Amino acid sequence: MSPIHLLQLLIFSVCIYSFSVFTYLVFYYDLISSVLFNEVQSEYDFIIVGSGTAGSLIAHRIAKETNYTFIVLEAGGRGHPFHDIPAFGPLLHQSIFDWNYETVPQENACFAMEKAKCKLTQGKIFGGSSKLNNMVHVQGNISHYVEWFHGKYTKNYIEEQFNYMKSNIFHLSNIQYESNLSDAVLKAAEELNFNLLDKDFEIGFIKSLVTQNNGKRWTTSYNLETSKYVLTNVLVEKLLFNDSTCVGVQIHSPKKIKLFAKKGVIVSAGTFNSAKILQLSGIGPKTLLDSLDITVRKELPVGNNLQDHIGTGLDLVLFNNAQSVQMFDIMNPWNVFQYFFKGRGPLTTPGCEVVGFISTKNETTPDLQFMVLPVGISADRGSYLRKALRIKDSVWKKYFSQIFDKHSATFLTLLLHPKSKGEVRIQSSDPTVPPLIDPKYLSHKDDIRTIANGVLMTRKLIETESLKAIGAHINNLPFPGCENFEIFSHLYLECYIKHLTLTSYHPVGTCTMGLPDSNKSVVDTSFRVLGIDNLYVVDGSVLPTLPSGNINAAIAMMANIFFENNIKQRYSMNIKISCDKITFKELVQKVCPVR
Ligand SMILES: Cc1cc2nc3c(=O)[nH]c(=O)nc-3n(C[C@H](O)[C@H](O)[C@H](O)COP(=O)(O)OP(=O)(O)OC[C@H]3O[C@@H](n4cnc5c(N)ncnc54)[C@H](O)[C@@H]3O)c2cc1C
Repeated sequence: MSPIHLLQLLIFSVCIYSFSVFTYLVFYYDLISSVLFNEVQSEYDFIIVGSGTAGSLIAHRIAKETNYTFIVLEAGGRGHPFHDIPAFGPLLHQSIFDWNYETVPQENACFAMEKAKCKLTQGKIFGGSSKLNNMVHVQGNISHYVEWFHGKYTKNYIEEQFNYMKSNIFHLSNIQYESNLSDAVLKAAEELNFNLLDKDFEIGFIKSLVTQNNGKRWTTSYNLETSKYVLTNVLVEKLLFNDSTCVGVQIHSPKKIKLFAKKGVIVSAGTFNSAKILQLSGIGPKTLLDSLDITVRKELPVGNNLQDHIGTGLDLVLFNNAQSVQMFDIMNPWNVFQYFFKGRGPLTTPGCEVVGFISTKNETTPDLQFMVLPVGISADRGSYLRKALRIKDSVWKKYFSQIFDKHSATFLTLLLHPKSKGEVRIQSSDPTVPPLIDPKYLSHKDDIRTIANGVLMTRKLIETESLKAIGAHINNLPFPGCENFEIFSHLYLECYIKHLTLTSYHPVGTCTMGLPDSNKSVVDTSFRVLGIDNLYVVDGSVLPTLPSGNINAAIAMMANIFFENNIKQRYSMNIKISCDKITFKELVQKVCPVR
């Protein structure tokens, strides 16, 4: 490493270290205050486990539109407003606000990572994974939603719900800061005859729409009054039952207590942890539960059908000049001023500036998504991002550190509808032990073929006049481990994808929604866990398949549909019944509609 790169590494490392110390201080302050000041009732109408995208949305609507009592139990801490600066998002990966999960060693993937394990970042913080995500908002193809509910809701109904969420829940905005690359990529796409889109699920390219409010990260948790409804740093161990009815939850820490729910427990702990909580509670595959001496309450395929959007493409594109934010731009006082006072500038960057959807089979629906980021992981000289992905030393030295003299960009090629499916299994009845996560990435050959076609499409994009004009060229350095293959041949691409396998952190499917008589279903199309009363799962885990794009909007949509049809409807019915015996006081308090 040259002296200048060494100096850069030193400066970046000091900054990142300082941020980590700050993060720890915030965490411990919050932990101590929550242990000292958290007040709990022993019984509520509803208990919501997890304050992520789904849990917070449901909680917000219950608080705003009903008189039901409820509590949200969140294993992570509250974080700090500095953690909401979009450009700092990646710094929370691998922090105390990340569950720090990883895959088991993969047979066909993740070879460039230590022990062939890919990192599986998931938020352990009030707001869940959306506090760590890239904020890209993609609605995806509505027909998937109709399929998930087996036709129970029409396309029109889903569209109405999205419109409702756009007007009443989401804060969406165009990106507030973009590099030269954005326009060049759109022009390149046009050169290749792709459409420029104004909707996100057709074939073509579009600048990212992001979940930001005035340049700041926005998540569904911002709608919720935290101090009143959320207990942070509370790890739910398992569910409590009376025969086949779920009656509450057992909390493991900060102290062992039981909380009860009269009307229902809503598990919104995310794709890995919802499966874990159900399995710890005796709902899951019998052989697994028997092997851990957990009494089987209901045999269901909990933990199966794990799917994820994976792909490749880190630092695949190089430039002689910087296209975008440099690490030092983040510290520039003018940029800090712009962020805090105008909600603009490099600190608002979500990373991904352009998304593209293509079909490798010439169909009208996409099978691949591109996410274009104007920086690569070599930009921080190995001080952080490399560690967050656990890239092996040898790979770093032979590949990423060889391009320090250039400026890299990332054209992530992501498989939208993988055929490979994996599983999540608890390995102990101790709730503090992480589950074994085996996504079986690339176990289906078709998945490799589709991603390889995407990499070839990236090469075509880079060869367009528009991208050549800004100095883009493909990184032709053979990837370590694949040197024996002719570069960009099919064998080379297969090797490259198996080595540099990247997840976009979109796991779904472990508590699959489906028809009650299917042996694949865990919840029915009303989100009820099959065979158990008063227990619902609502989060990414219920999605039976992946949507055609980033999944946060789809998860929010599921939560919205759950609220509308399970809670709001029930509440309206109760109000109607009680309003038949209306009192003057209720009329004054507007509990009942005026007749
Ligand atoms: C790094 C990253 C980048 C991403 N980028 C994008 C993007 O750009 N666009 C997009 O659309 N999607 C993106 N996603 C995906 C999206 O953000 C998530 O899929 C979504 O937020 C998941 O919502 P959820 O409600 O299912 O779970 P989560 O948001 O993960 O919420 C689960 C919550 O439950 C809590 N919990 C878990 N177990 C327990 C327990 N035992 N007791 C108490 N609490 C518990 C967790 O701490 C967490 O807060 C990204 C995800 C990640 C991780």
